Amino acid sequence: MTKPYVYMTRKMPASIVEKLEAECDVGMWEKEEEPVPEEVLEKELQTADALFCTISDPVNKENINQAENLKIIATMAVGFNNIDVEAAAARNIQIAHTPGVLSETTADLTFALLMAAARRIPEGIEVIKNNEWGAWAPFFLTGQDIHQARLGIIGMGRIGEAVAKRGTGFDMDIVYHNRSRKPETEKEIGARYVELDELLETSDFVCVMTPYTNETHHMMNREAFQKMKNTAIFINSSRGGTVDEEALFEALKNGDIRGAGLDVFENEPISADHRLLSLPNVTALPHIGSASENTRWKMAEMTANHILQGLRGEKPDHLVSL
Ligand SMILES: NC(=O)c1ccc[n+]([C@@H]2O[C@H](COP(=O)([O-])OP(=O)(O)OC[C@H]3O[C@@H](n4cnc5c(N)ncnc54)[C@H](O)[C@@H]3O)[C@@H](O)[C@H]2O)c1
Ligand SMILES: O=C(O)[C@H](O)CO
Repeated sequence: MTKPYVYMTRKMPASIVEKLEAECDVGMWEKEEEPVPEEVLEKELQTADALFCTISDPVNKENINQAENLKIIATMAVGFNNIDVEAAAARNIQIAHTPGVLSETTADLTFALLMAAARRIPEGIEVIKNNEWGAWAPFFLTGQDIHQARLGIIGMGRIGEAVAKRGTGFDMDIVYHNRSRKPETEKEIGARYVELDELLETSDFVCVMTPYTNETHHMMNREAFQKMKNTAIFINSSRGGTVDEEALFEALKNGDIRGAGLDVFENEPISADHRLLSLPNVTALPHIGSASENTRWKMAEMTANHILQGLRGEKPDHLVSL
């Protein structure tokens, strides 16, 4: 009997490939740091039974409609905004993702970003590297306090909660805005539900942790930044598309807000001449929220398991539900 064919859009460690090879024929884009070209993906999808993909692969309606044998798309990520889920559902193609396994790691990075932006750590590093460190000065590189400040989380899901828990360790006052109220979380973390405007107007740190959807597209726009305190810091490690980057640039440049910590951008990778990077009050990272060795291994193994489950006719552990 012929084996099902799995296409992997990125070079993966041998043990992950071998796990799949035990039951499947495997094709793989052999580069780790370069996404598969769209025309290669399109061609592979015409014969693949399963796709192992990442956040940088646009799995769109046209590709899906030509994928005659495709049974499952498994993405090595929790966010699946790169996949046309309606088109897949219309053709009974399953979509699996990796929720939960990366929440704590992503929350660690989000909090690191918050702390780095608040205490101006990248600016301090630059001062030393550039030999600009002079005598101790009373107001040199003064930043914002984290302890006892108000942390406003937009999107109190798995990662939002994990960020909030870290905030409690710093004695922060946690407020959140979410699709629905979460009484259990309120009790456990001591967080308070507020309307979006109150969150924006009163928080010292505003952290976006929603998925990227039509509803959250440019949720952080000019009006939203203008509602924030001019001492507040904006943190985004969700998806770049939740933010109008032009509006963020203006808000930072005009002093409407104090600073920003960003792990994600509307078009990734950004180039060094991106306008936001010209501002000293921007702490920018290259989308490394879930990038601990442990977590990335777990995500890869989980994705391979989802593919095997789907191809065996079993229900994958973590299906995206519409
Ligand atoms: N930077 C990174 O490397 C990285 C890593 C992991 C996840 N992410 C991003 O983080 C997102 C969240 O992941 P998660 O596992 O916490 O997801 P989740 O589904 O557990 O949480 C998302 C929360 O956002 C809320 N939400 C959705 N739309 C909203 C809206 N319009 N207004 C207010 N709240 C809204 C939902 O109710 C939910 O509670 C992912 O979708 C992904 O885009 C980024
Ligand atoms: O959505 C995700 O999982 C991240 O962006 C990558 O880990």
